[in-house]
Amino acid sequence: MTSRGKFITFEGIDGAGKSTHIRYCADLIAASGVELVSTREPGGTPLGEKLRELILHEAMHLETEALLVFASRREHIAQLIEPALARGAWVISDRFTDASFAYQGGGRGLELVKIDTLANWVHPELSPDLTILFDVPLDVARARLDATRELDRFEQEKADFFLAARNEYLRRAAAEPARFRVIDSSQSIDAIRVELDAIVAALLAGAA
Ligand SMILES: Nc1ncnc2c1ncn2[C@@H]1O[C@H](COP(=O)(O)OP(=O)(O)O)[C@@H](O)[C@H]1O
Ligand SMILES: Cc1cn([C@H]2C[C@H](O)[C@@H](COP(=O)(O)OP(=O)(O)O)O2)c(=O)[nH]c1=O
Repeated sequence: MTSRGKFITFEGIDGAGKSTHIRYCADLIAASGVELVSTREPGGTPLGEKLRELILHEAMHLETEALLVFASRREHIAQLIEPALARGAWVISDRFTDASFAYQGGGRGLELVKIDTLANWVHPELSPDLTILFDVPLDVARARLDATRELDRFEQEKADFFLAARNEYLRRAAAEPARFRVIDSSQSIDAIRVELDAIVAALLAGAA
């Protein structure tokens, strides 16, 4: 019988370097011969990508925002994540439910108990096997964003928002040390890759 694949999520405030390092980790895992599905949230399915457009660009009530990220997630799990894990593929997702706690909870101030309720409804059984948190001071993240791209509705938020999001990520990492690996993302890309090499090697060894 095929063993279930591993579910790995990447988290961090905008500009922490997730996208940069996901590609690197995806290549390492795929090179080992494991089938790998690389995806993102909000999004990951045709409907989820439409919801992503709304979430990132339309002003809306805070609870509408939370419901939409979980609606996108519900579809993502049903259409892509669960089928992939069940057939033995590994799934890497650029963000998952920790981002809802950090952004809707920490950043926007939605009661965490409401996010817990949605998480328990949408994926009572599913939790990442590993979450890599790219942790970076706000000014470093902001400088990287300003240098590179047009900012969406979240990226235009003020420092307080990102400080609260970062703190919520760190709080969650401290509460679940077995699931999280926290990377100091103010280091150089090469230094971070050395840490990622060790994390991925340990994961692949565990699955062998
Ligand atoms: N460790 C790093 N040192 C310097 N620049 C970085 C580092 N990590 C990422 N960058 C750059 O910062 C920008 C934002 O990175 P990105 O991976 O898109 O962040 P995220 O996906 O977390 O928002 C990109 O231009 C990227 O090349
Ligand atoms: C998954 C998720 C993302 N978000 C936000 C965080 C990000 O600012 C935004 C999009 O994430 P991301 O894909 O990291 O943005 P980019 O492609 O610009 O790097 O969505 C939430 O607010 N809640 C969530 O549950």
